[in-house]
Amino acid sequence: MIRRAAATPDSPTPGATEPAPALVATGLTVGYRGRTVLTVPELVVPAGRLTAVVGPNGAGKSTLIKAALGLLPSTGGAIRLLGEPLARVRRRVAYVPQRDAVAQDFPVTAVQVVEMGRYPHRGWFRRLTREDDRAVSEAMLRTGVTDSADTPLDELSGGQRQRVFLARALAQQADLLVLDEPFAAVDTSTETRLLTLLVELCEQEGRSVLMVHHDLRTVQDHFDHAVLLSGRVIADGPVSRVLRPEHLEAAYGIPMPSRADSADRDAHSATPPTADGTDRTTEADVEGRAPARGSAASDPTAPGSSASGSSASDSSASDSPASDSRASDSNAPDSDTPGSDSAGSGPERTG
Ligand SMILES: Nc1ncnc2c1ncn2[C@@H]1O[C@H](COP(=O)(O)OP(=O)(O)OP(=O)(O)O)[C@@H](O)[C@H]1O
Repeated sequence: MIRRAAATPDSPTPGATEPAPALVATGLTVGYRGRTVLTVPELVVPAGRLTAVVGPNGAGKSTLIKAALGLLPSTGGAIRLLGEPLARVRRRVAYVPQRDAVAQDFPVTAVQVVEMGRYPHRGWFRRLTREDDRAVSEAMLRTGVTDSADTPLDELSGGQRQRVFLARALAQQADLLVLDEPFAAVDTSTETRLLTLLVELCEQEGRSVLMVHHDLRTVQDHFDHAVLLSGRVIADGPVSRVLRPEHLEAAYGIPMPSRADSADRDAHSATPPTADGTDRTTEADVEGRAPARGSAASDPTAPGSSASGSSASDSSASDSPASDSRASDSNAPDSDTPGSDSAGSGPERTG
């Protein structure tokens, strides 16, 4: 189990300056064609953490992310990213859309897609600098797609394509990465490798990752923080507190005993059994950071990995791989008219 050494929002280092939260939503309502599908009275996603957005199909996970990135207008409320309005932090926010939302047959090679991650820094028509080239190479290496650099996008497997889009987000060197189910179609070992990479981004580089993910086991094992949605925020905070039976049942509508037992155990006793029978978990462990980290090697380039990732650079990036990451909020992927009425009661703040 890897423990986070850095101070957490729950226990800041005395005298240290707290980074602005990755995301703050206040009084947010979002919907489509007059129907509100998500209501978020208040939500704070801390900086420097790996945060999962979880919930059943149709819970509003993608809607939250699109609203945060200005891809979908909200009918009410406000969102700040990294302490600023979206317009001020576009370069600092990278987006990897859902796999299905990306045009897979766009006539570009893998490296050309990754280079798009540099456009927010250089613009579309400026030549890439050595610094850009370095960022692109490093991103491809870290995601294990170097060997596919000159392969046309439509000749890559689904998992390889997703890795390419994740590389694009990395190349942008953004402070906040927003990922919508980036591991769909990714094999298990690659998922673990990429999760390890995301953990490194948070722990070693202080970046923030907000990621829609369905596998609650993975969330429990690798993530620091979670936001559980079901048309509203059911719970948000440290993972072990969010993935509790009552929250999961409220969100998914059915009892989820195994997950609940485990999460409940962490949240309440903070004394998971160890091999030698000793208790090494403290209350601080439960409060602050990732409960467990993957044990897989962090080198995603190892043979056999065939994962994925799709990304758009700027917060305004559309879901097309060739989309201009400088595009404005009006580049929403759809033109749905937001709804007006709200849903649900307030969230349980567990953090
Ligand atoms: N373009 C759209 N037009 C109209 N309604 C939409 C649109 N996109 C999503 N919705 C509706 O909004 C609600 C939330 O959808 P959203 O895609 O945010 O859910 P999700 O939690 O991401 O689901 P999933 O896990 O299936 O990806 C659903 O009821 C869905 O039908």
